[in-house]
Amino acid sequence: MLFKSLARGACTLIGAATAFKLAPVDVRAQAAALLHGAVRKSSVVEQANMRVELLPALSDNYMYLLIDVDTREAAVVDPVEPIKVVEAVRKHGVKLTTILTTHHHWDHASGNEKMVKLFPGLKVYGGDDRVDAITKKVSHSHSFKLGSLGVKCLFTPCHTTGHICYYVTKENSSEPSAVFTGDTLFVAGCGKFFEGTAEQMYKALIGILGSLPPETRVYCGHEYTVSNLKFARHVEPDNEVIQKKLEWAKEKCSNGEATVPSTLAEEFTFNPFMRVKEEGVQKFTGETDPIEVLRVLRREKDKFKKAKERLPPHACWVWSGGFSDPEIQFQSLEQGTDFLNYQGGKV
Ligand SMILES: C[C@@H](O)C(=O)SC[C@H](NC(=O)CC[C@H](N)C(=O)O)C(=O)NCC(=O)O
Repeated sequence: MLFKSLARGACTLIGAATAFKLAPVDVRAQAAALLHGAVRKSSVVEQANMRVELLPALSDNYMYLLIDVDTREAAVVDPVEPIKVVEAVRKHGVKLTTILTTHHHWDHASGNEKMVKLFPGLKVYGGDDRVDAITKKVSHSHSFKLGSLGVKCLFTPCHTTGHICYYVTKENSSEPSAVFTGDTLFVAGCGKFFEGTAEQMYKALIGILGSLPPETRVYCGHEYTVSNLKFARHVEPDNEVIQKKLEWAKEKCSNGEATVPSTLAEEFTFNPFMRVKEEGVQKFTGETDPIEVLRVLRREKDKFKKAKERLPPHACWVWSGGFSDPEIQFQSLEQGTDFLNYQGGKV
């Protein structure tokens, strides 16, 4: 009798997980948000020349609506949930002309086809032929205008071989510029090296992004700040800036608020991947060459278990033979990806 009820329960859970994976992306996102326990709020960063609306997507992604205030022309970064983009475009009363795709991964580029159908004639920028619906393949330093704003493409391969960050400026403005960093630079972290090397990520983070004006605002692809800062604290336990930022980030996330944007100047104070020349970080890694420091940091972050970060108990209800890590069960559930492909970064 017990075996029968367990088997029935398992079938129910497998059925639920299968139904979840087959559900539309917005349904999966809402379910993931419920599992997460906090509905993430959108927010607007207002400057005289550019307005950026942060649009939370899926369970921990960000899309961005970038608006040129002077001409009301707009671009959207990584529109994985098109319906939310349509709502924001209507709310702001802007003309959407452009998609800026940071990289080809499903959770960033899979909304492009639907967007082009909803907004015929959209220009779709990307640095990789794998980017869905791409119309303009770009490379490093390729620049173009979005209304009166300047957009410069920064080629930052490593997370993927075709990753592009977008640097946005306003000529003769005293206000901060913006950089959309996708899965290359996160607040207090960096992307996994799915398709590149520590040498490439060092060039991306320190050589390219790190050389932008320090006040540049950083808009990244995911809300990972709390887990990134827990690793940063593991690397530099005596760094009080990290401690304070972690408490701030926990408070923000508990209220469903974004921890984005940060600035490049701030990243140099708490992001271990930007602090590879700092003594404390080098001591943690046992290396002094900045690239070797970065290599060890990435390896340690990939192994790092968020000891105190427990997923909501119900988030681990997915039964699936072979999955050992509840976090991975949760990820593959929320992202609808196949665990085996996800592990290999093939998505
Ligand atoms: C395949 C596509 O979904 C991604 O590359 S997502 C970016 C990737 N995220 C993870 O591996 C999940 C991390 C976990 N959920 C967390 O909260 O940290 C990534 O590059 N992560 C960077 C990292 O340091 O984990």
